[in-house]
Amino acid sequence: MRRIDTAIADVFLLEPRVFGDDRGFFYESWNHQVFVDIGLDVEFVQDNHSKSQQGVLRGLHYQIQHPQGKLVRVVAGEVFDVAVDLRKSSPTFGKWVGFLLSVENRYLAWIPPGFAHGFYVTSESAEFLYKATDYYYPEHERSLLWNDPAVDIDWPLLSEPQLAVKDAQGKSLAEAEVFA
Ligand SMILES: Cc1cn([C@H]2C[C@H](O)[C@@H](COP(=O)(O)OP(=O)(O)O[C@H]3O[C@@H](C)C(=O)[C@@H](O)[C@H]3O)O2)c(=O)[nH]c1=O
Repeated sequence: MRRIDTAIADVFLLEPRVFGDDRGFFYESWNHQVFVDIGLDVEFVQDNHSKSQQGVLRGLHYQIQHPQGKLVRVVAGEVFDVAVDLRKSSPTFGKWVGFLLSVENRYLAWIPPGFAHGFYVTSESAEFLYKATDYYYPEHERSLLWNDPAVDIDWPLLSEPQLAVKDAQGKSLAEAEVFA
């Protein structure tokens, strides 16, 4: 695994070593020791899988209690994936990073607890897999508004995105509950 740092210190990409042969390919998509070696001793408790069509934007989600760290990847298609730092005490509070995750680059992205997370589907459809360090608590889930000018995410939009009602009604950074 090669670690690729981003503009936010705690968010990074991992490029796995993919072994191809005439049968197909193999790679390790999660290895606890590798994470320990790069300084993160995390325990995952839930795996999720979603499929979305082109133009869908999911997010930006976080849990205000039981914040989740997420290890995300794409196994079909391509998405523009975004993390927003919601830790008030962080020097990068309110800042975002975005990267393309695709079946071609096979990047994994680490989104730490304390971040809002979302993605926009740029391919015809995309399948998105992620591991989470805490369970889903819908009562603690919050949605940060995807197009809040105060955050100013440069989404690679093809047209008006397709959103869930809860995400269309997301809260701006100024109104949102954030972390200490
Ligand atoms: C997230 C989640 C949803 N669900 C259910 C609730 C709902 O009926 C249905 C769809 O849920 P949502 O609309 O919240 O799915 P979705 O918009 O895909 O939510 C996800 O978005 C991305 C960006 C994230 O970062 C994730 O943590 C998660 O919040 O699935 C679970 O049962 N367990 C879960 O962990």
